[in-house]
Amino acid sequence: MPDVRTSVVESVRAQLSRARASARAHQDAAKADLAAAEARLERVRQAAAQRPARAAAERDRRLAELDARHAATLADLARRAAVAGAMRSPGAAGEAWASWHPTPAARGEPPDLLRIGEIHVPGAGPAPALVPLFDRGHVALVDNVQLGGDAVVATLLLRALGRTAQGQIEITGYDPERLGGGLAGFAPLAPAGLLKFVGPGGLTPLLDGLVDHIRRINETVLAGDYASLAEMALATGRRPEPWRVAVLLGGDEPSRHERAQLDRILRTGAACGVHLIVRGIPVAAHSTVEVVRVEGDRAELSGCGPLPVLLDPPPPPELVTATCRRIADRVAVGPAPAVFHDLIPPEGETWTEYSAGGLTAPVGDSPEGRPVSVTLSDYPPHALIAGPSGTGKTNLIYAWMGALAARYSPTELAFYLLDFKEGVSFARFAPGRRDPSWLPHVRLVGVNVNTDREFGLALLRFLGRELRRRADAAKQHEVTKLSELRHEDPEGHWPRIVAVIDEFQVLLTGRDALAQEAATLLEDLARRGRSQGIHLILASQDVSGIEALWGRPALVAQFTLRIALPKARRILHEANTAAETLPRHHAVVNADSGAPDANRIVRIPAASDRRVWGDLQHRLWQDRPAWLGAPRLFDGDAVPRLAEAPDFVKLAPGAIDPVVLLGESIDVQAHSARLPLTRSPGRNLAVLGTRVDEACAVLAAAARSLARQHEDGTARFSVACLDPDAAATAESLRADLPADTGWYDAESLPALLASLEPDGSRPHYIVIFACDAAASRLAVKEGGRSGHDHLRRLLNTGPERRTHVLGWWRGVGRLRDDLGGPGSRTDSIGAWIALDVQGSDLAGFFPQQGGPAWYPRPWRALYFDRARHRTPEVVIPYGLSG
Ligand SMILES: Nc1ncnc2c1ncn2[C@@H]1O[C@H](COP(=O)(O)OP(=O)(O)OP(=O)(O)O)[C@@H](O)[C@H]1O
Repeated sequence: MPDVRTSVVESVRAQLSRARASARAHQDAAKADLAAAEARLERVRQAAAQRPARAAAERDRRLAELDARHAATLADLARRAAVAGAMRSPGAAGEAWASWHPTPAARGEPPDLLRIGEIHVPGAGPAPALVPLFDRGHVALVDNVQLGGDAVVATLLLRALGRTAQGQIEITGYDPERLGGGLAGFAPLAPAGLLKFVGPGGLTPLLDGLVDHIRRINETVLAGDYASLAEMALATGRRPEPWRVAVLLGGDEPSRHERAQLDRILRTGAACGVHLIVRGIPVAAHSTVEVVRVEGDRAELSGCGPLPVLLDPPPPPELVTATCRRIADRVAVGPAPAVFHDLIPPEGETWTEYSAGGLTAPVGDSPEGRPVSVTLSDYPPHALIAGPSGTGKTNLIYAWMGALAARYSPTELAFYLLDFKEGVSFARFAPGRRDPSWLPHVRLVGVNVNTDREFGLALLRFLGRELRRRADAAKQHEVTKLSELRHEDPEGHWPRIVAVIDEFQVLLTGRDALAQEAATLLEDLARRGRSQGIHLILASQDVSGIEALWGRPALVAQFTLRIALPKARRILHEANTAAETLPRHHAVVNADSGAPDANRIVRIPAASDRRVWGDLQHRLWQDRPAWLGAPRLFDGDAVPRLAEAPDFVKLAPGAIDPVVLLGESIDVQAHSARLPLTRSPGRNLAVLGTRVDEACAVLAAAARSLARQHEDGTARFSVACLDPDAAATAESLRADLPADTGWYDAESLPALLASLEPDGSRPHYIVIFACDAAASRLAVKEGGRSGHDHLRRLLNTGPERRTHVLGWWRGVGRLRDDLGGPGSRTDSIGAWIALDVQGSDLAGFFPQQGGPAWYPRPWRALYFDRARHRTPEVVIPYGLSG
């Protein structure tokens, strides 16, 4: 049993022991778990303890990053604000005083904002503090410290003056308490009318005046076409009205009426260029008002929020006065003229007008800046322009021509231009050596014609013929006017013709036949030209020009368009004194014969500059129609060349009756003066006078033109040179004539004359230089007959047998002697050309008593052909150089 018990005990013991061991193991495991948990807890605790510090570090890092980004953005914004600010206040609007000078905004460019100081943002660079004034609004100054406010007013005004063209800003000061308010230095503007002061009690009229002005601008200048002057300037490039700035410096509390007017100006003034700078008068808050609160040299601007502004120092007083003085001086000289470019339509609209009903184009603009057009048509048909020398007649003509030429194509308009002044003012419209372009509308330019009145007459005759041609064409189409003719004959070339004659009185002064004929032609053209599209523009600088017309009321009455330049006299109606007070570069345009009611004051743009005109001319020239040739340029100072003469170029062998070309006729088409050598008595030529070069030039041209009409061998030429001074010309002529040309001198000439027995089989031309030099030889008789006898026989009977003498005699008396003395017949000299010979000396060779009216002048000759001329014609010899 014990064993059993023992074994039981042992078994229990064993189980207890296992149980204990197991319990211990569990305990150990639990302990280990506890320790691990505690260790974890400790770690967690430790981690938890570290977290806030890290978060704070992270936060600090992020904050620092944000700060840096913010500072960079601020700096960038400030920099950009500075750049933008500088751009919005260019030149005089923002420049520091040390380097400041006026830089007016270009036409149409807005003057923009004005700088008064610098905005200082902590931690960033400064940016300009700008105030919107021009076309934007008004400035209200609120200040306690006197000095700061003055500086702002002076700064704003000087910058405003510097950004506008001379006279484009008018300032009015209202300073009842005589604060000065920064206006004192601007006093030099007052004499030029650019600065006015109104005294105490003047506020109401000042404000009323500004309100009226705003109303006028809205009604007559903007006229519903534009919302503001700024918009108008942008669209048209023109700013017809100056800005008006009223500086109101304190005073009594404004009345109700004044408040209402102030309010109107604040609301509507900026669109009309009316601006207020108000100080010491409370104004209602308005979006157009920039409030500047000044504290010493600091300020706050309503447009910049609370950002602090450091005000610029006031402009140095000497800078203010010097600037104002300069501006006043320039304004006293006169307002800025209109611009030529404004008269020219945009490129797409070039040559788009039709002239059937008339020609209309602007010549300038009105004082309000509106273009002023003038018309040439059936009414008014012709224009008279007058003004003392230098007042701008030529310039006005250029401006008018430019405006017309850009609107009407050469099919619609043709110009004929003549200038009796010395100089070459119209030459620019013809091709020149430096500039080959020409104005395509111009058909004729006459310059340096002051001594060649014949050229004026030639133009009038030409226009007279054109008038008849048009009238005939109209009759054929059973109409009476150009507009109807163009309708009936749409394919015809019927441009309106505008003939401009500067200093036309040269043509009419003098009591000679030429003046008489010119007046008659002018009268006819003026009367009938209106319906045939031929318009005359006559200009004159002196009263005598107008007076030359005044004796011809019928003529004057046709010139219903009158243009008077400053101080022009007798061109407008007697009671019309508008031209007397006209500023420089202005004109009175009056389409009703000068009646005072029809006055229009026009500002004429500068149009004389070659470059300005050149650009337009080149453009039009490039576009000229292919059929159009260059215009004829008649330059009274130039010597024409035979080789270039159209009539010489056309000569060819084979003519039945050869013609002699003597020189250039003074006419519109550059024809040559001609002497046909028919087989009839008297077809010889005598060149008369002592001027060797001219005589040689005439004879050489005559012989060369004949040679061009004969094949070699079909005509005989003999050249006799009896004056050593003519030898060079005679020899060079001989070289150009056929090889078998005979050469004679004083010795051999008598033998030649004696030997000639013309039979008419082929022409023979005997060219004798200084025929009279052989007189003593010719006087010698041989076989009962002298050389003179042979010469006379030849002169009398030669032409019928195709033998002609072309001789030069150095005086009329000498020719007379060669012909047989004072009582001898002269009809063997059928044609003569006189150089320095008085008209009365030619009496014996001229059908009318007393000889022709001829007053010799250099390089001009008087040509008379008994067979063809009723009156002699003036000829320009061709140059000796060919
Ligand atoms: N509207 C203008 N604007 C600017 N300059 C002008 C204007 N009109 C004329 N001028 C200048 O004045 C000067 C004289 O002008 P212009 O030759 O046209 O006068 P004019 O009356 O024809 O004189 P004259 O009879 O002596 O020839 C020129 O230098 C011209 O450039």
